[in-house]
Amino acid sequence: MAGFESAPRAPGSAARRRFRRVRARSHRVADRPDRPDPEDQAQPLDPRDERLGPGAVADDRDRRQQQRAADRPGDRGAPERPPLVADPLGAGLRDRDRSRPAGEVVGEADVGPADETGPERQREPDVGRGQPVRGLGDRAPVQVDHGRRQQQQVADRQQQQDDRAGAWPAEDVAQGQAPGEQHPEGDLADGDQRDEHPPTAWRPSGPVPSAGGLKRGPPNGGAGAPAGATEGRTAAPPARGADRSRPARPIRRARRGTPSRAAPPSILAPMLVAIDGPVGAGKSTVARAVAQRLGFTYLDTGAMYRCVALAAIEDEAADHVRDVAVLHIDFEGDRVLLDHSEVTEAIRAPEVSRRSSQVAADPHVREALVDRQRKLTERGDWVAEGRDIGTVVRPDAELKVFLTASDEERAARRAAQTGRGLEQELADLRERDLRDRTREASPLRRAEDAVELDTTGLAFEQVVERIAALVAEVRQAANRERT
Ligand SMILES: Nc1ncnc2c1ncn2[C@@H]1O[C@H](COP(=O)(O)OP(=O)(O)OP(=O)(O)O)[C@@H](O)[C@H]1O
Ligand SMILES: Nc1ccn([C@H]2C[C@H](O)[C@@H](COP(=O)(O)O)O2)c(=O)n1
Repeated sequence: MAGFESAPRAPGSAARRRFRRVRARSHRVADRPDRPDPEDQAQPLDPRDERLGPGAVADDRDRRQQQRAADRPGDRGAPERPPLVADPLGAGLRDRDRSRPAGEVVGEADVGPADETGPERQREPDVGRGQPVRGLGDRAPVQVDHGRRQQQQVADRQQQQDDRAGAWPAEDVAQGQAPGEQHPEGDLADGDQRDEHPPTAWRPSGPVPSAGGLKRGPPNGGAGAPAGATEGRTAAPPARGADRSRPARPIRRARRGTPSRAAPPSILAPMLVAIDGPVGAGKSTVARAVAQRLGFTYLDTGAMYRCVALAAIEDEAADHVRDVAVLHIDFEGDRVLLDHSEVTEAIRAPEVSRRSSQVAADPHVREALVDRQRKLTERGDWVAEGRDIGTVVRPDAELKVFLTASDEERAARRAAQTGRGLEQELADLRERDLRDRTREASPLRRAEDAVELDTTGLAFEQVVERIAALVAEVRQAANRERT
């Protein structure tokens, strides 16, 4: 996903010296023997395993390794969740406002004018402890390395799909058929050649990008088969890299003898699922699992703010100030890299959590991150989570979910995750929530057209299930509109 990259600078310049940094917590990536293997990365986090009881997770930084360990066979199963008390989706899907153009800011994103991003801006104190975090606008527009790589992967996949589609006779494509697809009155002459997909309703095309990196997809595409992908027909995988405004290709037939006119072709248009909500509502674990299940790419925007926060803390310790614009943030699978060093665990430290909600209130920090998040998600299928995805980053998202849970439940989840006391977690999350909800720049709020999903008392799997069902519903509605 995201990375900040510096504008070109002269070697040995004062700016370069100024930005030289000391990283206390992080290690060079190449020095990390404990780098998780791709198999581990492919496994969705199971929140139940993070509630394994006292001492299961001693420290915030250990939680991901412990999660991975807990994912291994033979580990303790999940405690039973209380039964569902109410249908959190009672309101169902609301009418979507499709009149808004992509990327339009409908929230309160306060992107300062250019003249506020110069030296004056650099002297402004950070919202939190008076530590300056330089405005991102005082350098050339930031770029995200991983974003470029990922977009390239997306484009490559799209090219492969295009190559396949290129062989399709125009008249078949116009009728929503794969080349040589059988008409109900005729049999296939070369069906074997077309049975390249298993008869599973739907599956992602090869590795599934996640959190910016490639992940293995579920073995059979998971149960989150998009609407319209009926048995015996294999839908074209989500058109990764496709322009969101471009209609996706028609489905390909998977089985000999399946009548193609019995049902109108299902079309899988590129889709963005926006998941917003307060601290500990389950956004990242749920978003990751939904993305993996559907073969979408997962974007953890909170990690980007956390990287900025970590950089600010490090700068404080090293008694220098880095320009946020020269920070380099990368995602490799589930790993987060800051200036090429792994910070996956470091950015989860309580101190960084607190600081991240402070730097996130800086409009200039937001401006650069939001811009990047928009660019990243403009092509392909995404599950993006944060605080302002549905309101500011992508108000045009096809599906918006606002995840909530009671303060007490969220604190309990966090306590199980970190091993810290419930009261401490409760106080911390309330403090962060308050700051996130009351800041001037893009405060946390539910988009009007978001589906609110109260996860109090819901098991993680139920939440994932609900969102996958909503995705299917949205796709069904989109297909109905088209046909
Ligand atoms: N439905 C659920 N039931 C129980 N635990 C859950 C559920 N969803 C998530 N969790 C657990 O709650 C904890 C917090 O979840 P997560 O980190 O995904 O929240 P978040 O909304 O992303 O929080 P933050 O905004 O602070 O990053 C994790 O340990 C996660 O495994
Ligand atoms: N889109 C986003 C994502 C995150 N933030 C802020 C708010 C949080 O306090 C902080 C860390 O996020 P988390 O990893 O806990 O989801 O970053 C935001 O303002 N906008």
